[in-house]
Amino acid sequence: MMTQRTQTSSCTLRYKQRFVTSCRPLVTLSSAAPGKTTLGFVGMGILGVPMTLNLLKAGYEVVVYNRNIQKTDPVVAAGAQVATTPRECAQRAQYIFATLSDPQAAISVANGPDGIASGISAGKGYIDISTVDAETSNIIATAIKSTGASFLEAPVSGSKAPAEQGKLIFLTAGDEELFKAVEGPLDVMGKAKYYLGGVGSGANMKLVVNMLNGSMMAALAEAMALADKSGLSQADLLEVLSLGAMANPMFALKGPAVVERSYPPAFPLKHQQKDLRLALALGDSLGQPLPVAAAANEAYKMAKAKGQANSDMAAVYEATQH
Ligand SMILES: NC(=O)C1=CN([C@@H]2O[C@H](COP(=O)(O)OP(=O)(O)OC[C@H]3O[C@@H](n4cnc5c(N)ncnc54)[C@H](OP(=O)(O)O)[C@@H]3O)[C@@H](O)[C@H]2O)C=CC1
Ligand SMILES: O=CC(=O)O
Repeated sequence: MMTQRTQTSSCTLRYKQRFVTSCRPLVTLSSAAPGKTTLGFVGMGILGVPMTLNLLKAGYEVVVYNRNIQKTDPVVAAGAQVATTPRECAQRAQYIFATLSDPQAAISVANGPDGIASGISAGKGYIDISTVDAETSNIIATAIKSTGASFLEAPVSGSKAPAEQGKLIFLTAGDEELFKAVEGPLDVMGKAKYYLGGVGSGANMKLVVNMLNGSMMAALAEAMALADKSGLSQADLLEVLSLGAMANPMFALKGPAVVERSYPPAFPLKHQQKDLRLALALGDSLGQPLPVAAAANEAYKMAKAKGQANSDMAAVYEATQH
């Protein structure tokens, strides 16, 4: 049986006091329950498909939209219905989730012609799971809330396997009543959920986490390149790391891909580079020096230039090879 451990951070309580009045919705939201609530899901990518499959398995009705309609096939086979535009998805569902590539895609789906904002209305909610910056999230929140609907940003920590296993970690912010209304679906898709406060807090937390993720992977790639150049076995290096204080699940997962130089995408390299780019912009805006992340970003840019954009992020190793 799927494990659904749920925790709410202690900072939730701190922020609750601060945002409870500013985020009061115009219309009371009802709790999303299987068999009673139609959910929408936009973006049938690496994350969107397994997340939707888990919602269907839990008994929710789900209406999906994807720009390339063929990518809806696996969820349609499991019982999902298809909308022809994000607007239709928002009209047919009460709570609409989306997981899209980047800020441009997220704004286009939410605010563009036939976008979510043109179909959503009071009593409904939009939950954007895409990893974007706080500015993008605020642009989307403004458009959604101008319709009377509610908005929650909910980027996730976790990759393809946690999405399949319902073990993602939600980093949410925005309308707290919407967070409460969609606790059921969030618990189906994740093992933990945090409500972090006003719009932007979830986006910033995700960027901080992924800045570290990207820097760690780039550092591992360099260590593995140096080991190899020194005539050492990369597999031996991974074993040594696994036994000491630097052991971590990410090295254990991505290290073998580097040894094999085989990078089937779980977290596409282009998305990791986008996250570093957005984290660096956040650092710039706050006057926070980020020299390690800046160097890591260059490594991902080099790997992209070597044709690895759609490979897994572990392909940053290719930037070390000349
Ligand atoms: N994969 C992972 O491990 C994780 C990813 N994330 C984040 O989640 C988000 C989604 O990731 P992932 O599922 O891997 O990404 P994918 O690249 O697999 O999927 C991206 C989705 O965005 C859609 N899309 C892109 N541009 C547009 C557009 N202009 N209009 C409409 N739809 C568009 C794609 O549609 P189409 O199929 O038509 O191209 C596709 O459905 C990203 O922000 C990523 O950074 C966060 C945590 C983990
Ligand atoms: O965003 C990627 C992840 O693994 O988390």
